[in-house]
Amino acid sequence: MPAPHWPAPTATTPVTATVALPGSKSVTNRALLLAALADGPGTVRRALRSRDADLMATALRALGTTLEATDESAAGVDWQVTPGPVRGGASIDAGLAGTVMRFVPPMAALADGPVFFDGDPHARKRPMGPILDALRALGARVDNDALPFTISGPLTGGEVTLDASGSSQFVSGLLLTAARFEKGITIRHVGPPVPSQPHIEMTVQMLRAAGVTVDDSERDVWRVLPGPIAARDMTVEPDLSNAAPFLAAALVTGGTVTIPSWPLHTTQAGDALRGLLTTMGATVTRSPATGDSTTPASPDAIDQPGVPAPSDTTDLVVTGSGALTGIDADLRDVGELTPTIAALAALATTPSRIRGVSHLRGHETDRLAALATEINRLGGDAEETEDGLNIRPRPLHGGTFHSYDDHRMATAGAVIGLAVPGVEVENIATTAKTLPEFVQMWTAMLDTP
Ligand SMILES: O=C(O)C1=C[C@@H](OP(=O)(O)O)[C@@H](O)[C@H](O)C1
Ligand SMILES: C=C(OP(=O)(O)O)C(=O)O
Repeated sequence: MPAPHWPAPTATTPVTATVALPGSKSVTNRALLLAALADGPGTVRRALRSRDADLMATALRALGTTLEATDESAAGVDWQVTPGPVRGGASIDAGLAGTVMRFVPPMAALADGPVFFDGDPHARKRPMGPILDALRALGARVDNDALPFTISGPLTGGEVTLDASGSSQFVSGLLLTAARFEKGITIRHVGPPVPSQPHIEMTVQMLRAAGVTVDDSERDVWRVLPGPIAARDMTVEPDLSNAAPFLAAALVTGGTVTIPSWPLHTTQAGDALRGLLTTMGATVTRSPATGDSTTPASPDAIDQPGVPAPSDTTDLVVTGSGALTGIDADLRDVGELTPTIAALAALATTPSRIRGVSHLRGHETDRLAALATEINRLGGDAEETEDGLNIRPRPLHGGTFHSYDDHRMATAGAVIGLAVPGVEVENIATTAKTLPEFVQMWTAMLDTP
């Protein structure tokens, strides 16, 4: 029997809360994979525990990596990771995780036998063609152009041209394992612009921190030299994209939300919230770190990407003025923020235009269609465009907000529910993809006196 819909709480007063976020999905899954490919045992501290992160851990174990949880708390899990020879014969469940379906196959092509990949029903619809073609061009055999597929090595590496306009993860996936290919890799992108550049920068920075030589000096070309990936001690930053719905609550209610341990320098897409929320009417400030329990404190972590030292973080404080204005924004680089920005736009007093995000049709669901449908179902005025959404002010009413098994759709429904009585989010449990504690954290935020 499906779980009952979740009655999204309506805020009756301005929220005033501090919300500590667990680790970044994107940093966690890169760190785990790099640790599994490294030249010795390493650690990944304060890693996210969520469906996507657990799928990555399970996939790496199936390929011969030993992962041992040495400490676990609300701040995350500390993994001791011991690489092993990459083992064939495995069956990998990618769930609906882009990071598993795009990052793990290049590693699987190093295995001593074939590796089978499948995922959720919708995962079979997510674009995979360009990365699977690239793996073929580099020497692997792959028997399909989407999930499910079986991949077999050996793979020698070398030069490859692909169209990564559908997902930056095609580039990141190849780069992460490339130092282990006999010839390394040269990737050339040809096609419309590659989205989510900060995520590629995250990949490049984390590789360099592990001693890998990466040349990204030419636009749309990435070169990785063959060589070892150094074993390290990494600490994961809080997930700034998952800060989005909580910070949005400050704007919707005219309140204040503080996120501790916000890195001063980061490649996370969520950092763009500072500018986006300011444009929509918020005041965004940084205040000295409170030294809360989520502040990464690993002394050898300084200057390593994904590893802010305590002095490299501040509290981020977002205060809503009560006024919520629309936005005209190109979100190509930060597409995963779109559902929250669209939810705010649906509550804004002036029109919004979101551009540059046609690749969102290949995310957990077709997010452009899903957002337009669900906002309009509540009486709103949202229209899909070729590469985004136009959203105009119109009073909303209660009703069911469908999540389409998409964590960020579910949290967008929660944001709208703050201002609109009677919103019920279908399948709120899908937030477990990256934030299993979402409902408790949302309730605690609203209950803070
Ligand atoms: O590499 C990553 O960790 C991610 C890259 C982006 O993918 P796309 O480039 O497919 O949007 C982003 O939207 C996704 O949530 C995480
Ligand atoms: C697009 C997203 O996820 P994935 O890593 O599955 O692509 C997302 O989290 O918004």
